[in-house]
Amino acid sequence: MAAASAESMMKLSSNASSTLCNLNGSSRRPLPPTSHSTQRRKSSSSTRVRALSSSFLGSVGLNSIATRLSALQQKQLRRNFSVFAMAAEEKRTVPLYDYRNIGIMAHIDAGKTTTTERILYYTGRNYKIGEVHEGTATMDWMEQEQERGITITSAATTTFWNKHRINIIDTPGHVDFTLEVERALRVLDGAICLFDSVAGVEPQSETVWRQADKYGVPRICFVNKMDRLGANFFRTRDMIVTNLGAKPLVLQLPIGAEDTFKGVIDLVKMQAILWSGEELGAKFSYVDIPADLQELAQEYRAQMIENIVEQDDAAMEGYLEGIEPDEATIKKLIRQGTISSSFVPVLCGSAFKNKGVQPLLDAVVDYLPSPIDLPAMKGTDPDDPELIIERNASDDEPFAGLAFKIMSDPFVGSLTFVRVYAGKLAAGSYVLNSNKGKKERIGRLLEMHANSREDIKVALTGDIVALAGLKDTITGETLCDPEKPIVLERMDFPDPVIKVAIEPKTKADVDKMSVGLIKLAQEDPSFHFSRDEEINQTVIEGMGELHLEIIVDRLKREYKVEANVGAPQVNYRESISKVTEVKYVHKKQSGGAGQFADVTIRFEPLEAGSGYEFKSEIKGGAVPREYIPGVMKGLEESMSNGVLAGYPVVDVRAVLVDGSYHDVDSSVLAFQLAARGAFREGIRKAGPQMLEPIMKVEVVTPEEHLGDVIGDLNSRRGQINNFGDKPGGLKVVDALVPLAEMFQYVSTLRGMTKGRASYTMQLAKFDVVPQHIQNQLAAKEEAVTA
Ligand SMILES: Nc1nc2c(ncn2[C@@H]2O[C@H](COP(=O)(O)OP(=O)(O)OP(=O)(O)O)[C@@H](O)[C@H]2O)c(=O)[nH]1
Repeated sequence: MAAASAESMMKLSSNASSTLCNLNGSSRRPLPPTSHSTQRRKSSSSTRVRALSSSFLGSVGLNSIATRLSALQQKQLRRNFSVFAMAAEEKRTVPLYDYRNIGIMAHIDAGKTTTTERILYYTGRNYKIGEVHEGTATMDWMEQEQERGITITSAATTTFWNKHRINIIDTPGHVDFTLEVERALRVLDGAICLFDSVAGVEPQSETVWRQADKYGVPRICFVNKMDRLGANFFRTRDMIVTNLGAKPLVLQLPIGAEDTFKGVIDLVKMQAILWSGEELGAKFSYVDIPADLQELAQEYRAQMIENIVEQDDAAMEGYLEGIEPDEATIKKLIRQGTISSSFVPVLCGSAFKNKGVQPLLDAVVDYLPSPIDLPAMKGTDPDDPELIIERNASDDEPFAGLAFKIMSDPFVGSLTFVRVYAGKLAAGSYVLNSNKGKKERIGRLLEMHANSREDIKVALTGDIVALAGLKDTITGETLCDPEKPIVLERMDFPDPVIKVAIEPKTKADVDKMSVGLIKLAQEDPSFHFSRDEEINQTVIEGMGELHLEIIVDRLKREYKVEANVGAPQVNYRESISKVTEVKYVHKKQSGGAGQFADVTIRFEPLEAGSGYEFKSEIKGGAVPREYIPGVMKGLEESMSNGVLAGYPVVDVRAVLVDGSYHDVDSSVLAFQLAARGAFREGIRKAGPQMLEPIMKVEVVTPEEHLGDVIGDLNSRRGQINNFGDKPGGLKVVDALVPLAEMFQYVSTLRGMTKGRASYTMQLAKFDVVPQHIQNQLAAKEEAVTA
């Protein structure tokens, strides 16, 4: 690698980028160069088209082809792999029903990392507590995480509580790293949802809550920071109803609040738990409920019982006859209702003041599911994507696991995190990557503890392990027993919404940058990059300014690349507004063999978020089967390069309705070119329009700056949706604002409010760009390609 020439590295980079784009569906449209760029040439459409075509294969609408190919490959491969050493014999020490695979999720700064650090301490994993504000948290091990006090990557760790094995994934709260949350949720069995008791349910909590709903992850809530000024447990409980539409089941009540917060009332045991100090490892004891809280405790206990008896007919009958269930039955019913997501248990405490974490761990064990409490994992047969296969959570089943994260590692190259859903996995064995039809050898198996690790011989069902030495597997792919292949459902990756041009400062940085970008893109499917050789430009794309800032920072620190970075730009999309049908004949007779292809294609607008679909309605061989891949290829190439300003075209179905061919002059290439022509004509007639990302922005500001904040949002094409009050006399403004208007908002807001306001934003939708801005963007595109 080190000896590779700049040219070859760039080729590698370009190819790798295509491959990554292929997986991620990224655009390769060039940006205007950074100020340091010297070359600005007309971008040859062939280079773009080549890259663009690969970017669309497999990512949109062509899954059937991809699956067919991999099925064939797999058959071949299985024939070749006669010996698959699945000699996993290690004995299970913790029964599967004592496993808890959990995540901790919340809005930024709610205290996820602080809580995880306490969990590690109380479970005996750590000898001392690392504090986020001191930059010593175990789980925030990246330099940038420690400097900024935020979590960027999700880290995995394993610990034990009351003989239960708890695998924990700590996830970031910042919306730019939403992919980390998504992939963690995909492999978790349960989650702790943390709230800051002062702020209550914040926007990012709503987002992660919806993500958890999508994957059906049972959860419990922990109302943290009960020691803070303005802490209010009951308001947060109400917000769980109003903002999340969930049914809270209060299991604890706080004793005191703010600086008088002393402990909690356990409504299951009907006892108070008091901590005798705030120090690390403070002792706690069960005592009688204080007299002044008796009545409140009775009221909430009655509510709890009323809710849980709905889980069971016998319990309900008893309850109606005035018999209260005993403690074991109460716990059983809470567990049942939590796992079926009938309600969410709510607990409280202060992680920072070391109060409430031990009962939270008890609740994880008591109420969150083990792998066997959940339905069997579903997947499909690689040879027949229509055929659903199930794998039960059992060591005796054939091995099936999902790769959910790739992390580059200074010692072993790269680590692939895998959740084992069924069977066993042994170090030194071979498994099948059923998405690619490729075998992978398991070099080392590691149990991770944040950034340190322990070698193990065998991973069992329910484990989350890191594998060293995998060559071809990327995030979201299935590893399985080659004799019993299965493809597990993949996870969703968000498409990048912003991009910047990036240019190495020196020639020496060129090679290093290519290597760095490839590795970073392997780790993070929400980060894409592309290279346009014609205009000598690399573009990186991500989920927000912070995301790309961290990428550039990592390039600098981990790959020693100094780079100039251009201004951030929006990743626009193009779509159509009406149905059109076009006939296009590609005919050429120059010298040798002629070219002939005739297609009639109907373009239909699809719902937002549908991507691109292709359908053939050809009857009677008007276009012979062997030429249809040519039509598909021509369309895919074109879809990446819209007719208005060269952005990717989305939410379109192309239907091949008719056509004709010539016995001698027709070919796959001729049909490819005909499809391209039909696309250009068809999309122009189908009311093309540009779409832009619209962000949901929430600003929290002191009242005196409210007018300025609103005026400024209006000037950014913002649409103000709501005003409200926040504790501490603060005002909250909800608005929808185009992302294009939000760059550097952080510094404007800081200046306008003397640093007293804060904001969060997340993608709400894509919407049509106003016509005058579409015209400006189209003019810019013309200038670049002129
Ligand atoms: N007063 C008080 N502060 C807390 C508590 N828990 C966490 N904090 C503080 O809140 C800040 C954020 O805590 P983190 O644990 O980093 O929060 P996080 O949710 O992991 O943050 P991200 O990973 O960046 O999303 C830190 O300064 C913590 O010391 C608590 O119970 N009480």
